Amino acid sequence: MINSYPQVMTIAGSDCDGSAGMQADMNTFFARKTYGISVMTACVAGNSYGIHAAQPLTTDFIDAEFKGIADDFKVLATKTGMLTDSPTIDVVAKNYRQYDFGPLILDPVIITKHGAMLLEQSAYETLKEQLIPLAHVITPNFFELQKLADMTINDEADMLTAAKKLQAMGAKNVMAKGAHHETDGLTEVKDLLLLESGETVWLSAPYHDTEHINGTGDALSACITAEIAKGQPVKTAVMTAKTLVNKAIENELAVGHKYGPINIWELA
Ligand SMILES: Nc1ncnc2c1ncn2[C@@H]1O[C@H](COP(=O)(O)OP(=O)(O)O)[C@@H](O)[C@H]1O
Ligand SMILES: Cc1ncc(COP(=O)(O)OP(=O)(O)O)c(N)n1
Repeated sequence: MINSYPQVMTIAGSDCDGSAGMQADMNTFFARKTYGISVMTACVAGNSYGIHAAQPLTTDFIDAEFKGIADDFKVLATKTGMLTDSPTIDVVAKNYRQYDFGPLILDPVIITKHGAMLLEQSAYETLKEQLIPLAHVITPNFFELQKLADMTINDEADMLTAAKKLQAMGAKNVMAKGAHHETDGLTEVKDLLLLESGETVWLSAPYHDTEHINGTGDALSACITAEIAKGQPVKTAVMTAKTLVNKAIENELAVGHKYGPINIWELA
């Protein structure tokens, strides 16, 4: 018997410490029983203490990666990660329009939770114009939501307003991640899902006080991508991802000496 798994794709940067970026996406795809395909956009050098250098790949090379994949595979859903700059976003959007790579889960990576900037500021508008209109689901973290919606968020009403702004830009469904980093006395983390239908779902989960939370956003969006490729509706895919990522944060993993990865085995 020949086995077959849904093929899913990540368009992302490599993070050499394995905790985030393409490596977190591919680990998550594997854990969710999907076959991961990867278009690499950049390489990042670092470790559990932080990112020390970043090197984008050329747009010609990225183009060639897309062509190779399109000629050979049937991708059922795609996610994005680190896209570095406007030329990278342009080549990604061009290829995504040219080929059928399934629904796009846009993780609009701008900043890591330890402050490393992974998207040039001059590219924010390109992201809004080129990729947000293609997004089936967009998954901004709290900082990214404020930057893309161009507003300050003080409460849940503001979060909903910002999510609606992203929908007005063309994203069908918005999974907006709430504040948690450097927030004192937190007992729960609350994200917002604004569905295409207009339905809103607040996703609450226990807050875990740990340094091992690198790659949470990547794992979350990769998990959503895998579940959508398997045929789950957006709401189910997002709820599954939220539950599994929370479990992967709770059951800590000992890797690295500072800010470690989540426990990817809990995603299975
Ligand atoms: N310390 C934590 N405890 C529980 N959940 C967390 C914690 N940190 C992040 N999360 C959850 O992980 C998911 C990814 O969020 P976040 O870390 O904000 O994304 P990003 O990695 O893009 O910055 C969200 O569902 C968020 O609520
Ligand atoms: C190459 C690369 N490195 C780091 C990240 C950030 O991952 P993300 O899950 O969005 O954020 P943290 O939870 O690690 O802060 C990335 N997307 N790509």
